[in-house]
Amino acid sequence: MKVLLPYLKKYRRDAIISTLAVLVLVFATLWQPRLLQTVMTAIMAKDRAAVWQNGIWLIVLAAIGIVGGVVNTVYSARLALGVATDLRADIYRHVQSFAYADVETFSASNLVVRMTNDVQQIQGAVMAAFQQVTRIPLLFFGALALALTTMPQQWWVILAMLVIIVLVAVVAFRQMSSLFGRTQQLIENVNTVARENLMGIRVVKSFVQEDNQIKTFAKPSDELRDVTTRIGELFAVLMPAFFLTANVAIAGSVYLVGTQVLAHPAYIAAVSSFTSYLGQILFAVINGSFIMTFASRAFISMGRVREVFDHQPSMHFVDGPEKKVAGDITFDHVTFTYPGDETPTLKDVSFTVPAGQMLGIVGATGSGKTTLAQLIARLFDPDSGRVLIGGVDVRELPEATLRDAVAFVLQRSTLFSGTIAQNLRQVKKEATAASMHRAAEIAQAAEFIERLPETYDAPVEERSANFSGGQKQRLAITRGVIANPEILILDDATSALDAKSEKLVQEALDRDLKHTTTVVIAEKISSIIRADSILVLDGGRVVGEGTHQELVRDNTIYQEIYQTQKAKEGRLPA
Ligand SMILES: Nc1ncnc2c1ncn2[C@@H]1O[C@H](COP(=O)(O)OP(=O)(O)OP(=O)(O)O)[C@@H](O)[C@H]1O
Repeated sequence: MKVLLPYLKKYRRDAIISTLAVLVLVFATLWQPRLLQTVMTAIMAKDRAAVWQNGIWLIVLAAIGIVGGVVNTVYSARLALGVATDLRADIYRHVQSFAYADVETFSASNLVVRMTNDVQQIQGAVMAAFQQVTRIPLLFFGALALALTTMPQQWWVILAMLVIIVLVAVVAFRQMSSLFGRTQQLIENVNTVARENLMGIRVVKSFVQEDNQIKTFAKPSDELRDVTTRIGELFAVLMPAFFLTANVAIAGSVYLVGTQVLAHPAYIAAVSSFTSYLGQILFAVINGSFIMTFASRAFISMGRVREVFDHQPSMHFVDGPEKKVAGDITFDHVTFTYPGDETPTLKDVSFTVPAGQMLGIVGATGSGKTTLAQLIARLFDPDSGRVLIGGVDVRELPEATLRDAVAFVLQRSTLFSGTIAQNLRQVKKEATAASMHRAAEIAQAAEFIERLPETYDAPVEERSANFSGGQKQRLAITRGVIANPEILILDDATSALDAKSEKLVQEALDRDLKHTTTVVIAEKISSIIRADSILVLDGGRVVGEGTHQELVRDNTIYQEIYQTQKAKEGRLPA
């Protein structure tokens, strides 16, 4: 609840109006049966003037009640919507401050569910709270008091009705709460299966996995149907049970009054008011039970949102003016362990790359190549040792300086939906047509971009689905080079390019980004053969460093990789 208070404070005005409207609504609701009783008494006394006067008041009161209800609904909705919007924006902002490792701790899809589904639950609960939390106790105790003052001798009818209704409500809503919890879990499961299937639709189609996928989807989906049906069945029994109890109580009161009406004619008017109050008590109990079920779900969501806010970014950047750094890279006895892992992924790694040179990194899969590159971009901090750029420890660089200095192009880089130009301007705000063309030329992307009718304003669809694998990689390289970074990391970033295009990209990088230090991680030796220096990684350790010629001569692991690829491709130079 504490998590919501600051948000509620901002909408104090809406909260006050909505609460005042509830007071008006409750007053109108409670007073109507009393006025009806007065009208009936006047009818029996044949007092026309009193019938008219009280009848008009009855209509006015009903109208006031309607206005109160509408105002309360409108302001509760505004308040809930405002709180949800601010909350979602703040979660999003807080998540933006997370380090890469923090996002991994939660997982991206889990954070999305917290920002959407959980916030929606909270929105619903805030609205319900401002509609019902004041209304229910006021209505319950008000109706109870008025029912008792109207016909005090019938107290035991009220008590019997309450005992039965509360018992039924407790039993039914207990069951429903656990079923609602299960529904939430199953909705998540259905979403996960559907998302995985649709995102991997190519694999599904190419391995003819449709039938298996349908079966996998059917399991949570069928269970969701069963649980929802069970909730429906409980409701189907619950509502008639409530109304039956109330109607039996009403019928009982009418019968009892009927036996005494000759002695007490005023009972006829009183009984109509009494039965209305019984209805209001019933309404309060049912709504109270609903609110409690609703609140228990919302409390779970609030807890999940709170977890996000309580999670402090595991990495901080120093403040300071943005400055230029030189492009030389030094790893000084760096050891790194992924959060939650026992053994280090990088062990005592040391090397230096002078500015403007090209470093190749090779090694078996899982040997730590990507991890090493991630430390240059400071996606993680080492356990011990230092990573220096331009002679400065990356932990001492302001974030903007580091992001400007290092461009990281991945094998599967994400392009954002929008246009090509928008993607490029995310890296270089003031990118001109000429600078976009130059970057695209380096990445061998200009040729296909400039053939598109909208050229650089061509749309990029969600997950860049309207481009081929090779085109996506060229666009990602274009984005990587557009701001002339001091350091360019290409992590398997040319794997989808044919040998000729890859060679053209490398030549363009050599020619046009002479001062940029390039770190190339590649499966293929041909991609790094011209590097000024090559690191050979094995099990997180540097087991070789030198030029291609030196490593072919002296390094057994490099020789093995080289010989295997040579045998396969038969065209690698010696
Ligand atoms: N985010 C992560 N959390 C925990 N362990 C990880 C994470 N990323 C990678 N690893 C582990 O660290 C080791 C090195 O992974 P890394 O991706 O650096 O290897 P790589 O040499 O780049 O492999 P590949 O050539 O297959 O891309 C692997 O054992 C991997 O399972």
